[in-house]
Amino acid sequence: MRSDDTIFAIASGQGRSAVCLIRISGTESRSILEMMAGKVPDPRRAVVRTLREPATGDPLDQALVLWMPGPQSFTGEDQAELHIHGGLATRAAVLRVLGSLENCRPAEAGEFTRRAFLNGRMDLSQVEGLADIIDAETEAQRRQAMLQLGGRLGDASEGWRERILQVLALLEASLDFSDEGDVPEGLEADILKAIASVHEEIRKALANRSGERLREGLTVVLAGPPNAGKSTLLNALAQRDVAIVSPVAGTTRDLIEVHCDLGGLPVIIVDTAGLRESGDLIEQEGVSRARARAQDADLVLWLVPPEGEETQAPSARRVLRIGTKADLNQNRRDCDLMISAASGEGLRELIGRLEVEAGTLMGQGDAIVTRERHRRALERAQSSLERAHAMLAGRGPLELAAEEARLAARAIGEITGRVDVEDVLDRLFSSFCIGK
Ligand SMILES: Nc1nc2c(ncn2[C@@H]2O[C@H](COP(=O)(O)OP(=O)(O)OP(=O)(O)O)[C@@H](O)[C@H]2O)c(=O)[nH]1
Ligand SMILES: [K+]
Ligand SMILES: [Mg+2]
Repeated sequence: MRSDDTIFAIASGQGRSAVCLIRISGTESRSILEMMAGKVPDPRRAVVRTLREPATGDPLDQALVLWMPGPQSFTGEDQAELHIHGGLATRAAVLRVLGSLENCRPAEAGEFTRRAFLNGRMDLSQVEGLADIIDAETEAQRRQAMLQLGGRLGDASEGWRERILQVLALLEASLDFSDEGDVPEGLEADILKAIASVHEEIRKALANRSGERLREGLTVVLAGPPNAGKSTLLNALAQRDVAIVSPVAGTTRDLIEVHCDLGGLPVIIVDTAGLRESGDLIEQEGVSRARARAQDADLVLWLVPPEGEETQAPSARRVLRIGTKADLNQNRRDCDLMISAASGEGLRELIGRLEVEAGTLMGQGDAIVTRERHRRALERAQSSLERAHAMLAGRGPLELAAEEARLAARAIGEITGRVDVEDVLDRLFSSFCIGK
């Protein structure tokens, strides 16, 4: 793979469609347009052209063609777009011609965005925001991703990094100019204050975990004894027939997950095997999976049926007791809510409760930290800031305090990619789809 190749890819999804968008980026973009579409149109003006096979002049398709010269393009390079008809044969013919041209090859996953990053068109946190926009399934996820693409995390972390670099500059100046290797009196207090204030802002950002939850979705596990009505409730919430329902106790064995949109918030609802002692090996495995999933869940709905003896709810972060089959028996031991999937009673209230729970745990996209990667970088920065602070306050060696400040700035720099981060890049871009 050469980074100076001209790359091309379908950007509009696979399979037959009305229109298919082919993106081209790199130095050959202009000559490709000349060869296939005749005259190059004015920059950023869509024109209709007949695309032709360069060798024979045979027509390939009628297309809408765009010319977007760098550096004012998405990738920062010369780019062209061909909006062709989306028939499978038309796609194949145009891709075949592009692939046969010299220095021109299909793009790798995420390569357009990688070039945009390398050409300084966006920082790494914005790249992640872009990936999140493409993956966003709910309104709140979309909003959070837009804020990140707009640079909210990038701006915050660049601000912190700048302030740490100022601290570093002061420390190095002290190292150069003081004989005792000491920071001058008044300056030391200023430096300590600056470190403490950056540390406090990062601490607040880390304390808010709603950003990561919003990206990943809130997990709600349906648990209870066999025949409590778990699968029936899952089907009612999903509004389709996802899980098998039957009067046979022990029907569900595997975990069944459904992604729902509750008031714009992403919630993953998990149906599980009924909890009971069982001699059946497969059911035992189902029960242990159910317990494990309940333990990791953000919320467990513990379903209590009218019949049968009371079973112990699994240990979980948060549990709501839901009495099921309210149509059969209204008298139930202390439940948070009564529902009947048969009559529909209580379902609307339950969904309301779930929306409130989700809203409390996920906020409405006010978090800055949205990924484990950001969290780890900021935590490393925090440790370095704490060590730098302790060393200065305890009159430890200035060189070491300066080194810790440098490490803190570096850790924060990884968020936007303002430092050397090849390994981070490979992991990130390989998760992108081709054509992005
Ligand atoms: N009357 C009434 N019956 C219900 C209701 N909800 C579920 N049932 C019945 O209860 C039985 C068990 O329902 P399931 O949804 O399979 O129960 P489950 O908890 O998934 O059971 P397992 O997967 O075996 O643990 C089925 O016969 C359902 O039709 C309800 O609200 N009212
Ligand atoms: K059942
Ligand atoms: Mg079931």
